[in-house]
This record gives sequence, structure tokens and C-alpha cells, in this order.
Amino acid sequence: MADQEDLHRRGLMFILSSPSGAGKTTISHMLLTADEEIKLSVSATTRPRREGEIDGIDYHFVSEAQFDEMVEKDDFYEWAHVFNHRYGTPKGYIRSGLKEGQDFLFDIDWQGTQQLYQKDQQDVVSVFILPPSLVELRRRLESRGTDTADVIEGRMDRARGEISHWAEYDYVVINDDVDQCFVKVREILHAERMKRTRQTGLIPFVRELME
Ligand SMILES: Nc1ncnc2c1ncn2[C@@H]1O[C@H](COP(=O)(O)OP(=O)(O)OP(=O)(O)O)[C@@H](O)[C@H]1O
Ligand SMILES: Nc1nc2c(ncn2[C@@H]2O[C@H](COP(=O)(O)O)[C@@H](O)[C@H]2O)c(=O)[nH]1
Repeated sequence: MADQEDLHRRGLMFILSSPSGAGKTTISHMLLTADEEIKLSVSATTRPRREGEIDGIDYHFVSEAQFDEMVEKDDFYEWAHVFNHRYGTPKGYIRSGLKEGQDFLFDIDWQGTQQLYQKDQQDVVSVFILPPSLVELRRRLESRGTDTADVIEGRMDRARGEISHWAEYDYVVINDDVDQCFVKVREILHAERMKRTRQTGLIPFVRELME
């Protein structure tokens, strides 16, 4: 007899990664608006807040000392240095949410993705978003208007290195047309939820059908 915990599907850790500026935050917002069953995993970061970003909604903006303390207390699922700042996924409510079947969306880089795979293979689904070209990537970073020219250069310098990790992901989608890209990402999420190995909640129902 399966115990109660086995009878509902565990939550998914649905990861979107891309080189900076390819559009994963845009796709994340579209997904969170369209799908009430997935929540954003809000990362902690030591980078300064951008105009329009809200503390606790987009990120938990913390000082270097606060981040150090969280590392010491083992409060992170994963954390990494990205663009001279530190970013991490607080364990917080995610761990209990996953157990209860809550799906979470992670907007994290390849380093964080590798760490989540090392901790938990079966609940992780990863999608890498590619820009249609590096010229378009630069155009998007510039048109976003949130970063200085130096920061944009730094992000372009790192883009090739980040793209080199694309083969470590389960799915790859090119973000040329944003609406089409969103539909593809949403289809991946829907299909992954229906995967037979996650449908443990159906076991009693199928048993009944077979009686
Ligand atoms: N398909 C698209 N066509 C044109 N512009 C796009 C497209 N997708 C996103 N953008 C725009 O490109 C800019 C960068 O997008 P976004 O901030 O979502 O990128 P990101 O990958 O999340 O970057 P970062 O890693 O720095 O947070 C934004 O101004 C966004 O509106
Ligand atoms: N490993 C992690 N990477 C993260 C996390 N939160 C965000 N990120 C990645 O950092 C870069 C830069 O983000 P930006 O908001 O400063 O443009 C981007 O690739 C994010 O995906 C995290 O918790 N862990």
C-alpha cells in the first residue's frame, strides 16, 4: 500500500535559463500570469535593485553580509556568482511546497541548474532559451534600458559561455517571436505535468478501473 505522500504528484522545479537578455524574465512573467498552478521561486541577490523591481516580488535584495549569513546557515538550495554579484535560491517555503505538489518556476543560470540536478533529478525540468542571434541579444539588452554600457558589454562577453551549456538542458527553445516562444514553453510544462512517472495520484483510480 502506497503511503499518503506518494498519492499526489510532487511539485515540479521548472527551470528557465538563457544568456542575459534572451527573454526568460519576459517568458516567466507570461507563464506566471497564464498559469495559476505555478509560483515563482524568488531568488535572493546582492545586485542592486533595477527601476521597477520590487523587493520580495522580483528578488529578495540583500546585503553581502546577509547573503554570507544565509550561506553559513545553509539556507540556499543553490547559489552562484553571476556578473560580479551573488544569486541564490532560498529553501524557505519551496521545500514544503514541492512536497505538497506545488510547481515552482526558477529563473536561474546554468550553475544553479547543475546544483538543482545534483540534489533532485526527478522533479527538475529545465528549458534553455536561445536568442535568434547575438546581434538581437545586444539589441534587447540595450532596448531594455536597465543596464549601463559596461554592464551590457559584460553580459555580452558571458553570453557565448552561457550558451555553451545548452546541451545540459532537457529542452531548448529559440525566442524569436515572444508569443510563439511562450506557447512552446507552456506546452513543455503541460506535457511534463502529465508524464506517467509523475502521475502517482492516479494509481488508486487505475487500480479501480482494472478491478
Ligand atoms: N521575442 C522578443 N522579441 C523582442 N524583444 C524581446 C523578446 N523577448 C524579450 N524581449 C525584450 O528583451 C529584453 C530582455 O528581456 P528579459 O529581461 O526578459 O531577458 P532575461 O533573459 O530575463 O535577461 P536577464 O537574465 O538579464 O534577467 C526586454 O526588454 C524584453 O522586453
Ligand atoms: N544560480 C542562480 N542564478 C540566478 C538566480 N537568480 C537569478 N539568476 C540568474 O542571474 C542572471 C542575472 O540576472 P539579472 O536579474 O541580474 O539580470 C540570470 O541569468 C538569472 O537567471 C539564482 O537564484 N541562482
